[in-house]
Amino acid sequence: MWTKRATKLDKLKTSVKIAMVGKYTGLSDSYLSVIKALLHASVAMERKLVVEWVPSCDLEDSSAKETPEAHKKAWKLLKGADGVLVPGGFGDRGVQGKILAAKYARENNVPYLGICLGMQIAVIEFARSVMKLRGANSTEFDPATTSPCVIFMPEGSKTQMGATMRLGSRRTYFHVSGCKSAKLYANASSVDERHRHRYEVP
Ligand SMILES: NC(=O)CC[C@H](N)C(=O)O
Repeated sequence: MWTKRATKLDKLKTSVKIAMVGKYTGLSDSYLSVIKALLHASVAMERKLVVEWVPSCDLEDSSAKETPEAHKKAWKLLKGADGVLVPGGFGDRGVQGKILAAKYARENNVPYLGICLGMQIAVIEFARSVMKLRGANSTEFDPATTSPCVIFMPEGSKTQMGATMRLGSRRTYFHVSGCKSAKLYANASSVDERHRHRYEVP
């Protein structure tokens, strides 16, 4: 099976370009599992995977003035991609750039996959642009936001940082059978997913 797979991989000609919009673009190891999953998916779809690393900070408006060449390059890479992937992350550096990437993908019908923080980013972007909640944010980045659309998990305690991360496998039940999320999992009644986060969409 693996030989067949490897041979298939070597023969792929048509490429699929994925823009990976993140913070640790100088350190591809931190996204290793994401890259491996993309590679498996692209082989299954008979496409040769091309990953374009886009530093999210370079997409921001401030970069247009401070580092115009990097800004131009980042937008060129994003616009040349078949799909946009925003992986997980912590801290607010580069968040604005990720929001711009999510907005670009949504407005131009480019497939967008948001993992962990990437999904939270898509929610913030939708709340700001579509629901017109201009100040929408995660309380991770703005604890005083008037429109909190990503919040500290209710079961977590703010004063006890060390042990507040939801980590590892957790069973999630679908309350509405046949809903869109359940359909993605072949109408299962529950899914076991791996977690690594402190905040969630309420
Ligand atoms: N794994 C992640 O991307 C974490 C997302 C976010 N910083 C949180 O703690 O919820």
